[in-house]
Amino acid sequence: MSLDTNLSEFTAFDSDADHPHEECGVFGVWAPDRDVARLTYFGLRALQHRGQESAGIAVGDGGTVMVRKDLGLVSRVFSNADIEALPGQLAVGHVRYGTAGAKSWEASQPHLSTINEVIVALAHNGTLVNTDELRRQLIELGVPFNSNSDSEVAVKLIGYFTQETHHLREGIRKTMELIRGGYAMALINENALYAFRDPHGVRPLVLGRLTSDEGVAAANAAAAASALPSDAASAEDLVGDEVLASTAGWVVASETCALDIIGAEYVRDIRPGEILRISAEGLVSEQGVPAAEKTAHCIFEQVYFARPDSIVDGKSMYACRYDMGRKLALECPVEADMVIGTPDSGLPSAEGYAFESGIPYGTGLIKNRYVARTFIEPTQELRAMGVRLKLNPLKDVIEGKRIVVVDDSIVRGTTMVQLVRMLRQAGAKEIHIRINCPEDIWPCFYGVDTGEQSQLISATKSVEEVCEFIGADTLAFLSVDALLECVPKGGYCTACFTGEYPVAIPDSFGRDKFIKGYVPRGVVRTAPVTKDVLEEKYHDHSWEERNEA
Ligand SMILES: O=P(O)(O)OC[C@H]1O[C@H](OP(=O)(O)OP(=O)(O)O)[C@H](O)[C@@H]1O
Ligand SMILES: NC(=O)CC[C@H](N)C(=O)O
Ligand code: SF4
Ligand SMILES: [Mg+2]
Repeated sequence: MSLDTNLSEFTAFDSDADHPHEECGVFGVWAPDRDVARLTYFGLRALQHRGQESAGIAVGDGGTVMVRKDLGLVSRVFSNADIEALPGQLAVGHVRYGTAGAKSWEASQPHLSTINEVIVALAHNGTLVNTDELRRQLIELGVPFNSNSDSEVAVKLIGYFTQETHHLREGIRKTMELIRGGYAMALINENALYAFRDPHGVRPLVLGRLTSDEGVAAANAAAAASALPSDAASAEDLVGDEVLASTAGWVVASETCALDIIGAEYVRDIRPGEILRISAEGLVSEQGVPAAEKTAHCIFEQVYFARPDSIVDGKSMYACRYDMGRKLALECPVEADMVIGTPDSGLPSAEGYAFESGIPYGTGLIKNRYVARTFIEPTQELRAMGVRLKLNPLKDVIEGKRIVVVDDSIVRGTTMVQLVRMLRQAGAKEIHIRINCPEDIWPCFYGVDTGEQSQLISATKSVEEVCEFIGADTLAFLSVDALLECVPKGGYCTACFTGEYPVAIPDSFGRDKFIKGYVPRGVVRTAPVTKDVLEEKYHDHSWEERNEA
């Protein structure tokens, strides 16, 4: 490439990048005495790795809801003046990498819905698999749409049902009964924050608590007098007067790293199917829809998406990845002189591999810290430069050595093809690739844009063929069983490795995404959403009647 290449091309984000697209990051805060827009800004900075396409913050100030959002990174979208122009008592924020709908301002989040007097703003992580017919029916009922995003269908449904029942919680519940797929959502109106999660808990969402110094002192004194439970694990355990006295606010976020950055303490996860309401009246939890028999948390969070310092069930992502590396060394050993990791996500597992194998760990690749995670160039020529732009081998460390290179995943193979070539040029004697997850064979429908099945390199090539394609000496992947042993106990979605989809995907949604002849489990030929389903749901008050009785 010549030096006079238009450098402005380097600043573009490619929507059809060869890497797995990230998910989205969701943040919500209710804290009447704090600068909620600023807290949200910092929460979103901590979640930036989950989406770099657009960023947005909506605040509620007791009277109305205001939104500011734009395409680009959080730091580019918001200036100090923008944050100061968003006063309020509560807020939701979002960083997006779109999985449904265009990469446009209109599809960026939070999505606002204004139907009559109901104004709500929604932040969504996940993908809904059945929104086409629901959108059509809403349009027929006169509800306007600004984008083709699945998330906008959800917020418009919530607005539509809320204006009838005058209960936002009811609008959310009716919507949860209709939508299918993966969703972790945070929503505000002018005075309450809601957080809710799909019945399988596919996408993550945690609850945290902000404390005030004066409140903590008062709570400590009260606790000494009244045996306050110190190991309270659930929000319900945390509504005692003493605890409320020390609570300056509540926070919900996709990952615990967003709680850490604003000094909030982790309380618990939002439960599958739960709706949490946070307002001046306190914190109220109810089961919006029944939880699925088996939870199906996305295991790719542990493999790649979540930040290493985020914690699930007491175990950091770093520790999970380290253990994956150790298992990998046991399952796929090889004789070598040095283990190196692929920055960033491959580093913890490389450390684990080195520890377990006894092969020295080394730094063989330097990452340009100014290149974002999925910063891929828009043209083929620039795309070929993508990995080089981001990673550079340390020739004096690599030269003449037999190297084990550990990375978290191979999706389309772009990274590995270029990396192996770079390492050969740097003089590596042997290159052994070890991947700390199984072969990625099936597309994701629940919030990760891995593309169609035909784009996944392992869908059409055996391990040996992939090895030859990337030019390595050997290649091996971690098994599904070993992977499951490295993460906290629980139910996981492993569909991208196994083809066992926990949430049924309507045939109309999945049909074109599979290679002919591949038969995934969990794809169903569902009856389309009935013509009058919205009307029926609109007039169905059986739940209120049951609960009033
Ligand atoms: O096979 P591919 O299509 O190339 O995708 C897989 C690669 O993409 C991700 O890295 P990414 O650069 O997105 O993020 P990271 O810096 O967190 O590793 C992942 O860690 C793999 O390295
Ligand atoms: N990655 C995500 O979670 C995307 C959320 C939503 N489906 C959108 O496309 O905006
Ligand atoms: S298919 Fe894969 S990426 Fe998608 S939710 Fe399941 S485990 Fe996560
Ligand atoms: Mg990587």
